Amino acid sequence: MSTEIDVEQEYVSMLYAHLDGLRSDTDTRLARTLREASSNPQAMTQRDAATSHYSEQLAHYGAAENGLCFGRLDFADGTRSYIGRIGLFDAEGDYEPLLMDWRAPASRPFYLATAASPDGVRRRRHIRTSRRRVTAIDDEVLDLADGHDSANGGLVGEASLLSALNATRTGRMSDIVETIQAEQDEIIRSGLNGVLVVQGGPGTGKTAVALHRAAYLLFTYRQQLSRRGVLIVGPNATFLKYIGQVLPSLGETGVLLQTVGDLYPGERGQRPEPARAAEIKGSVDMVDALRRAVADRQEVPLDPMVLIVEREEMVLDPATVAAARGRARRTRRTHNEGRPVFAEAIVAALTQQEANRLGAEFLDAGDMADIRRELAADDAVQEAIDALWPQLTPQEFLSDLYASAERLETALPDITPEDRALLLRSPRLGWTAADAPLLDEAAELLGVDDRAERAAAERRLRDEQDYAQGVLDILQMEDDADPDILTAYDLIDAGRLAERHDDEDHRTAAERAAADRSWTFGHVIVDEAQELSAMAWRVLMRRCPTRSMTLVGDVAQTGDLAGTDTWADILAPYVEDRWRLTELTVNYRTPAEIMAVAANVLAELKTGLTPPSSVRETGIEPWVQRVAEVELPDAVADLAAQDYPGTVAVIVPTCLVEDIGQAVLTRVPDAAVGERPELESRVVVLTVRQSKGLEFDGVLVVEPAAVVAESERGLNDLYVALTRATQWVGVVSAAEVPAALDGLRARQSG
Ligand SMILES: Nc1ncnc2c1ncn2[C@@H]1O[C@H](COP(=O)(O)OP(=O)(O)OP(=O)(O)O)[C@@H](O)[C@H]1O
Repeated sequence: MSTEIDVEQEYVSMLYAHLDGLRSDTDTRLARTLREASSNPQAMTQRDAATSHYSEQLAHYGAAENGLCFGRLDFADGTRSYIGRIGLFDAEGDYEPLLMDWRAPASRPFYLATAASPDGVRRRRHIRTSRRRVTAIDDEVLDLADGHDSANGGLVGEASLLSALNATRTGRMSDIVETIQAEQDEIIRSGLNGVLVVQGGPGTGKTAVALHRAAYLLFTYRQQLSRRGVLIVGPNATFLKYIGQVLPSLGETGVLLQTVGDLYPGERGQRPEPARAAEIKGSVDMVDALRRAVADRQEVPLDPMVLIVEREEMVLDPATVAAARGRARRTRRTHNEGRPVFAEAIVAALTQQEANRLGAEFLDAGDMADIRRELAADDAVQEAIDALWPQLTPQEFLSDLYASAERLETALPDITPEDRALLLRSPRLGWTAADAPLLDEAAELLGVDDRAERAAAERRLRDEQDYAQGVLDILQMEDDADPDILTAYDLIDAGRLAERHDDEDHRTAAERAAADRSWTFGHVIVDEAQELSAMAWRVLMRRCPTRSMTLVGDVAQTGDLAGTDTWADILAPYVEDRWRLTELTVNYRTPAEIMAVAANVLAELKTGLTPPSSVRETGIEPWVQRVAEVELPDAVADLAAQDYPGTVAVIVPTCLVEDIGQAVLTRVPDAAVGERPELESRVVVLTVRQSKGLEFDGVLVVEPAAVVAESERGLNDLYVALTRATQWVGVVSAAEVPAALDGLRARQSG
């Protein structure tokens, strides 16, 4: 007698056979396209488009291989449908759906239907598979006579969910399509327009929801979004690596993942710096500071400047320079765009000086023009202009600012000398994350004098048109043989053919966007959005003028001093109060025993936020082990070296990261320690900042009092550290533990 598993196995095998068929068809088409040789430009463009289309499709099918089908809905009217990672149709029959894409509207009841509101669903079945084999089935019957949300607290697919949550962690986040919960589904499928804020405590699935929302939006609004692309901003490179697999596993590769430090194209802001320095750089006061710093680069000399032009002395006096500067500033152009106006005024003044020397009455307009041209080309004149109003890149401008105590004082007169000293640095040092928004702001203020580039582009286009004309002429000669045949001329002219070449940029929207500061995205998603500074928000708002954005975060977890503790504050300057707030309330990561301790810390933070309720208990109470200060590193190393199942994070205050890291490495040589620790290692040593957004099976929190003391937001940091674990938490401490941890059970050493 065949079991239900056998029945499902048969169906699932049929789906895989279908998938294999699609793959091999696409493979054949791709191979055929690649073999096509053509010198015709139009055919070549088509060939390239077809190649990338087929390659994309193959990637899409490849991504669906694991867990192709994971659900089935049986409806009260006797029909049923299967839910999976992609949609499959019966091309031979009536184009009947064989498998519904999880993002399609028809799949919604799989995530939303409850006994109280079954939406026509009689039974929801979770089909668990390993490779292509069906391993288990979990059924929920929903049309019980007097439906009510049963004892499971409204969880959908509880058995599959708990099995996913109890699995040991690998250091890489996985997708949750099989077990998305109703409150998460609402957010994932929320409309594209406007700003949506998702506030949720630790482990409520904010990151998971943000990533699935990106996949959903790209599926539903593909036309709109594939051209402009979607940007996801995360807190640091380690985190981006941690989440990097999720979207490809959902078949989406066109999303740009960046940290704030990457936001300025071509630069990587990753050098560490003191928290206070980042706070100053993140403040909105930097907008005026940078304006002052730019104005400071438009100089008027205190004394007359003497220039040697053609062995003659010429003088640029302060009043002349001031007048030229006033003229350029009055145009209200950006610094670099205003420079030609300044230069022209200086050259005009020098021309007049020269004319006076030679005797103006003897010179006609032609002579004056010659003098002007010669002066404009003179090295000494150019040098003077460069010194008084230099052409500046954002990088040069910011490096010069950081390198000079005087410039910093002019730009930031209202902060303390100690704070200014924090910004002073050698131009050779690399950029920090907080510098990226300043580079972008500087680029706005400096502007680009792109006249030379535009002229070059026009020249290029003319050359391409000439070339295209040549191509068409040759085709025309060939076509001359038969006047009835439609010629290339009938279809396209040289201008359009050349433009088509120009469009022929085979990079994806994400790749082009990464290289282009003026790129605007179709949608922007920000994770850990509470951490972003006012200056970072300015960049993101410039990159997303339509304000189609999803911001996920938790204002109780803010660690950056430039971050926020209210959503309204960051959004008011851009959208006033026109934004939607949704909340996630269930913690899928942290077991109830740990959350109870973390909730004490949250209460001390006085945010007014309610701790999320955990879906699981593990029976393992968090513990504390007290040790003498000198023994702390070794005690932590001993604990980290124990044979726990799964991954362990050792979360330490920044002041101890070196010592503890060294001690752990001596006991666990393959532990991951350092700026960018490898999360797939079994033991990882991290600061709280590095652990943001991540999770591990077990967590050792070292010296919590120092975590709290280290920052104005130290309690928030402790809250983050305590909520990284999926199974157990231990605290190791030499000092008294903070009051919120008073109740922890003591663990005996040894
Ligand atoms: N519906 C779900 N099904 C299965 N796993 C889930 C579900 N929702 C969340 N999870 C899991 O719970 C864990 C926490 O999710 P996630 O990291 O997205 O939470 P978060 O709200 O971003 O947390 P934090 O603010 O603490 O960084 C992850 O392992 C995620 O895969």
